[in-house]
Amino acid sequence: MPSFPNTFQSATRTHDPLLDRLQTPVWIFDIEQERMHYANAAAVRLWEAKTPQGLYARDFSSTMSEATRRRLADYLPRLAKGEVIDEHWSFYPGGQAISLHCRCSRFVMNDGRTGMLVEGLESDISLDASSLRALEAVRHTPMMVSVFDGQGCLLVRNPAALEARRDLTAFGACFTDHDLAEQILQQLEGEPRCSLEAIMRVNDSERWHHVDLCRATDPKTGQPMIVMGEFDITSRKRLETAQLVSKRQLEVVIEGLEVGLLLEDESRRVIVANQAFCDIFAIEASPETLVGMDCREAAQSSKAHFTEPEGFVTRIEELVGKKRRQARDLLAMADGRFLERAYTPLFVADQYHGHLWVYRDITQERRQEADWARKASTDPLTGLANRRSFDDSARRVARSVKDDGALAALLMIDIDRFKAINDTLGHAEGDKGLRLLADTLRHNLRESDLPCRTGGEEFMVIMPGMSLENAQAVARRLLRQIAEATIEAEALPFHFTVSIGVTGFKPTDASIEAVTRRADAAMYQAKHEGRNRVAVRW
Ligand SMILES: Nc1nc2c(ncn2[C@@H]2O[C@H](COP(=O)(O)OP(=O)(O)OP(=O)(O)O)[C@@H](O)[C@H]2O)c(=O)[nH]1
Repeated sequence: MPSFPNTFQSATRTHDPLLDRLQTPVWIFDIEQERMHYANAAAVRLWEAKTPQGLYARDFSSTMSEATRRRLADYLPRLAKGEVIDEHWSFYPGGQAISLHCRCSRFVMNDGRTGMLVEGLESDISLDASSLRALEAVRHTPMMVSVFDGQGCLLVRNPAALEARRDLTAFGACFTDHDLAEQILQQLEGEPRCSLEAIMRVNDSERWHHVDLCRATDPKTGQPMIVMGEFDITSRKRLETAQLVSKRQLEVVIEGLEVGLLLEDESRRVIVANQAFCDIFAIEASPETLVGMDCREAAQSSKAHFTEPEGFVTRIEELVGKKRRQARDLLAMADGRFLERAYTPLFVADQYHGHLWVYRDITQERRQEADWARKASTDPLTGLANRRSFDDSARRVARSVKDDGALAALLMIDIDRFKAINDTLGHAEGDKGLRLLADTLRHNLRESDLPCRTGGEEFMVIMPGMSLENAQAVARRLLRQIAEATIEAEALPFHFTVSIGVTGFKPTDASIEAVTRRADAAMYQAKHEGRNRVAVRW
């Protein structure tokens, strides 16, 4: 600590003729209050004040930069410990830079606080304007710059580095991974520079930094030194991690999907495909190996999978060419499968970035639907068309009769005394009779005729293109065939007869009910006339 006479300490701001005769500027700065506490005549001149009092009254807080404030804050604990800091400073009292080598030491203020006694020495390095600017740049850059000696002890750091790491001064302590710090020190013995991204200690927290290191020579001692530049990349690292997580999440979703996915870029190269896609097209290679593949060529080589190979390729070209919102189509495959395909173009900020194909094997669904449709229109006991199906077909035939003048006939068939069969032989035997009647109809009618079970023991046959006369002939033949058939029952084989009402569809019929009413009336006529016969109504 520099020694000053006690009298000087007690009368700090009094005019001291001896100090005023010095050509060297000497001043005391109160770092905490940012005020000049004392200045000799040379310092008053340096700071371009008219009187010492004018200088003491000056409020430095309004002109002091943040970088200077941080630099002085760094000094304070060091001065308090008794350190003498020799550093180069640039001052701008009148706007013009004055460059001085300053020797700064502790001065105990009247109230016991630490002040800074500055001896403004001639600069031992003559810095030109660009070097001065470079020094200023290092001071003001948000990049953290620290200089260590060969053993990793801090020599100097800029305000940004000081702000980030007030208490840590050793090279190794800056890193969370001490071994990594050691490795870098060793590495720098062999290599002039290195860069890395590492988790660094910053005050009370840990942050990701990009760190540039280079080996240099201390201009003062000629000893090796290490210059470390750092900047914070924590937010970028967090973003990268978040991106990796969402990418992985997306991959898991894509892998887990049962639909086949193929994402193409705007130049029609594969970006992503999943296992389900490979399974659908029997591709043995893993989905990853498809990445980068030309999709035009792939479409050509896989078109043989489809019943309409050229249509498959043309439709792709058409959809990709139009780039409409979304489109779905159905593809029939040569092996009998059906695929539903969805096309979705990808637009980001109105820019086209390729498209997504989603392939779904809907073969099972279609079979199921067909099965349901068949069940919904079929009578489960006899396998014949049911009432609903009868209504649909009868309406269609009635329309063609009305619109095209086509012929069509309708038979209504009812088992005679069926109740008695049920009552004597049992319901199960009665069912055999119903099935026999159904089989007789199924095997003795034309392909175009539609036999239906429209009620308990009531059957109808729609006969498109059939005249009334021919329908009667068919009805008589059926009557005979049924009467001659024998049903193998548990107890005894049995026979039954039917009564058949015959009518024709008329263009003047207002509804199918009109036709069925006539057939019904004809059938009841046959019943009344003694059963086991055919009656006609027109
Ligand atoms: N076994 C069986 N019987 C049925 C079924 N649906 C209706 N029946 C029976 O068919 C019989 C119809 O009897 P009725 O309407 O009285 O007529 P019928 O005995 O055939 O006499 P007619 O028609 O006048 O010759 C009833 O006993 C019903 O229970 C079925 O699915 N299985």
